[in-house]
Amino acid sequence: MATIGELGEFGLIERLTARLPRGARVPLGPGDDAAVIAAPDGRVVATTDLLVEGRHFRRDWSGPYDIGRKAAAQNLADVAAMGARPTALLVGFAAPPDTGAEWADGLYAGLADECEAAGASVAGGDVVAAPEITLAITALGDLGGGAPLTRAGARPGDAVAVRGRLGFASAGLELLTAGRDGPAEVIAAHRRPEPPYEAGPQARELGATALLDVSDGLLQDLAHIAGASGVRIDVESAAVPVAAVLGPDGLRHALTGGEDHAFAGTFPAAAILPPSWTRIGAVARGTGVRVDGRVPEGGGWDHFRM
Ligand SMILES: Nc1ncnc2c1ncn2[C@@H]1O[C@H](COP(=O)(O)OP(=O)(O)OP(=O)(O)O)[C@@H](O)[C@H]1O
Ligand SMILES: Cc1ncc(C[n+]2csc(CCOP(=O)(O)O)c2C)c(N)n1
Ligand SMILES: [Mg+2]
Ligand SMILES: [Mg+2]
Ligand SMILES: [Mg+2]
Repeated sequence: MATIGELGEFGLIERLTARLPRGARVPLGPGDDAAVIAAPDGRVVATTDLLVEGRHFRRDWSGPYDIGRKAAAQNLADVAAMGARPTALLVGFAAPPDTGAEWADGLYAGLADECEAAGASVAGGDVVAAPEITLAITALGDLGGGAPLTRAGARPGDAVAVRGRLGFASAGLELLTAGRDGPAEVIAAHRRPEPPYEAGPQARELGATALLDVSDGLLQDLAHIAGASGVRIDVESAAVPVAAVLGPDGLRHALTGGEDHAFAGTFPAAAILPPSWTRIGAVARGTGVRVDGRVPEGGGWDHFRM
């Protein structure tokens, strides 16, 4: 089996890009100095997130395919969180030369499949040698002529609602860290989030006033909406969806666990939300986030405070 070092930079690029499906929104994909992405809206949503081996994933916990799915999902979810539809990814891929070519193939199969699930494709990227695997991904998206759904539009009186899994990836990470066995569903959720991408454009159609994806923890992320909007967010813990499979610490995982990339938004109080959304609280005058009337103790991911 070849390593990517044996393939060389250009052999690796050729191998990885030859297997990528051609994107409908990408008139010119990998192969030139830059890609060309169709932007019928005239405005482009752009976002970037890094994934670093040992920090975001471990190769002994996750296979290349799931790491690819997760890396794409983390970025595609940010596009959806603006109320937009993802169109393309640009993938910066750093890896040690002794990485197996099949590992890189698996990574790219995961990236391509997650893109397909979100309606996007890989339009280009870069490869370099480095001591650890790092993925620096940029995702682009299309607002379809609508206004972006920011973090800044929540108003007192709005309802707060979520769509997607909460606490699964966190519960899975805890099991893997402790070396304990547990529900396969929960461990799989750490390896591969399943953001309901449709929730972004859907939230906009439902009249959402603010939206984000939950990457660092529900309460910590809601605090970003509170801060940007100049409001207080009151969460009712009994209303937060806590799956039984999360075990006795389910509520903690749901409130403080990140990486499931659920969507959390605020909506006018009178909005009729479909059953895929769960109301978990309300927006009030003031600052910060409260749970059952109290300021929560923290929790949530901070890269420089872990
Ligand atoms: N190094 C940076 N330079 C410029 N802007 C940055 C930088 N890092 C973060 N930002 C900006 O700060 C904002 C918040 O970033 P953050 O990474 O917390 O959001 P996110 O990507 O939605 O969450 P997560 O990274 O947890 O998935 C974003 O608008 C992002 O573009
Ligand atoms: C090996 C390993 N250790 C810890 C974690 C947990 N973790 C890492 S980054 C992050 C927040 C989201 O990332 P970002 O803010 O960069 O988007 C979380 C919850 C993990 N996934 N893998
Ligand atoms: Mg980010
Ligand atoms: Mg985000
Ligand atoms: Mg973060």
